[in-house]
Amino acid sequence: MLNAVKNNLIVSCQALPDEALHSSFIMSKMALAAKQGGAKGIRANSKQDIMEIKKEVSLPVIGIVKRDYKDSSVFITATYREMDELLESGCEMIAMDATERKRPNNIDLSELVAYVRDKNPSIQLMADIATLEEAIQAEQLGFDCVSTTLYGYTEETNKKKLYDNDFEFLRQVIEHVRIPVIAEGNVLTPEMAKRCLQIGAYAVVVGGAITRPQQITERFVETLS
Ligand SMILES: CC(=O)N[C@H](C=O)[C@@H](O)[C@H](O)[C@H](O)COP(=O)(O)O
Repeated sequence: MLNAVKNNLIVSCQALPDEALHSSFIMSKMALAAKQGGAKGIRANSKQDIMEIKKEVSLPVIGIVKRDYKDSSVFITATYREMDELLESGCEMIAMDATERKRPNNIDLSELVAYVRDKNPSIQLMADIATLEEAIQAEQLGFDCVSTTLYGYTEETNKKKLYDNDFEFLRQVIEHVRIPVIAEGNVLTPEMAKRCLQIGAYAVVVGGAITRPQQITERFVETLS
């Protein structure tokens, strides 16, 4: 997967149950459109969506399962249950929350990593992080790459945006880890995506700006008002 996406665009095709486009079929068509547009990888949520997408496009897929738990704020591939679903989905890479927050049932991140490695050593692992310390820890735990996915989405980083101060956080992470760093989260324009690669990101994941029409519409409406 990593070889296929180097210096390229990965499109995140996700629509949660409360979104108008929530449908595995629609996500598979989003993935097809992304492929036709030149994307080199797809990021997708749920075993069902991934399997539908795999029927439609040959691109490598980063799989996640979003599920909320009462005893934890971790929601991206939080437990063994989500890991098992992804192991069955056919995705080439699994992304999981690799923040320092407590996981459901107090599951240990390193044990979860060991579990996937044992079940399928050929699947690559992406660490979704929000801080520099988490990126460094992910490298030590043997993740294949880190992604800035959760920057701005944890209590500690609340309201921050990846593009703040000319992608300062992204630059810091790139400076401190040797594994590939993927830019993800609030990359809103082609120019921003290009800037991420210039800075040294290995690849860029773009979601909402391509596949979430409600977000795109909101930006138009806000600008007009
Ligand atoms: C924080 C969180 O839940 N991020 C999710 C992770 O998979 C997705 O909802 C995002 O769409 C994805 O990270 C891409 O980011 P953006 O849509 O901003 O381009």
